[in-house]
Amino acid sequence: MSSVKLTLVVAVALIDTDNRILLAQRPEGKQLAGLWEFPGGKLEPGERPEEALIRELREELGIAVKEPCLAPLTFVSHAYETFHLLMPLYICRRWEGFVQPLEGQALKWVKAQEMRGYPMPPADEPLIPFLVDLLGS
Ligand SMILES: Nc1nc2c([nH]c(=O)n2[C@H]2C[C@H](O)[C@@H](COP(=O)(O)OP(=O)(O)OP(=O)(O)O)O2)c(=O)[nH]1
Repeated sequence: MSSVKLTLVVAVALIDTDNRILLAQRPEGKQLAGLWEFPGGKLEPGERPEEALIRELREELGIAVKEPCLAPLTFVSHAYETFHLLMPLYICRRWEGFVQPLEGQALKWVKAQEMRGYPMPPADEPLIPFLVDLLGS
């Protein structure tokens, strides 16, 4: 049996009224820097996934999301070299406040079809055709 370090990260596809998806660029100095990702992050000890995501969205983007507005969409299971990422992806179309880059990260609203132009972490690659099917162009 192998011994893997399983990392649970919660992420969300925020969708605006034009059916565009919010991508955030990972800052310099971090692992996978410069790549475009879905907002989210790791759970803190004792947190439920939805609670963690609501916290991350408040801290990173300054928006308030209510738990019933987070719907499970799909997940990724990806073997990175040093850990195995398990990442539930939620979808959310409703929030309060305006999206702001509170951590200095670049943000971009993109159509699903345009996602190929924004290099993403390898784990996210399989999500692109899934979102294109779901949201169309
Ligand atoms: N938020 C998010 N993380 C992703 C995506 N795809 C993907 O591989 N990841 C990976 C990158 C990181 O290894 C991890 C997210 O961790 P994080 O952003 O909370 O933490 P971090 O890299 O700053 O790491 P750390 O300083 O807390 O150790 O999940 C994605 O679409 N969104």
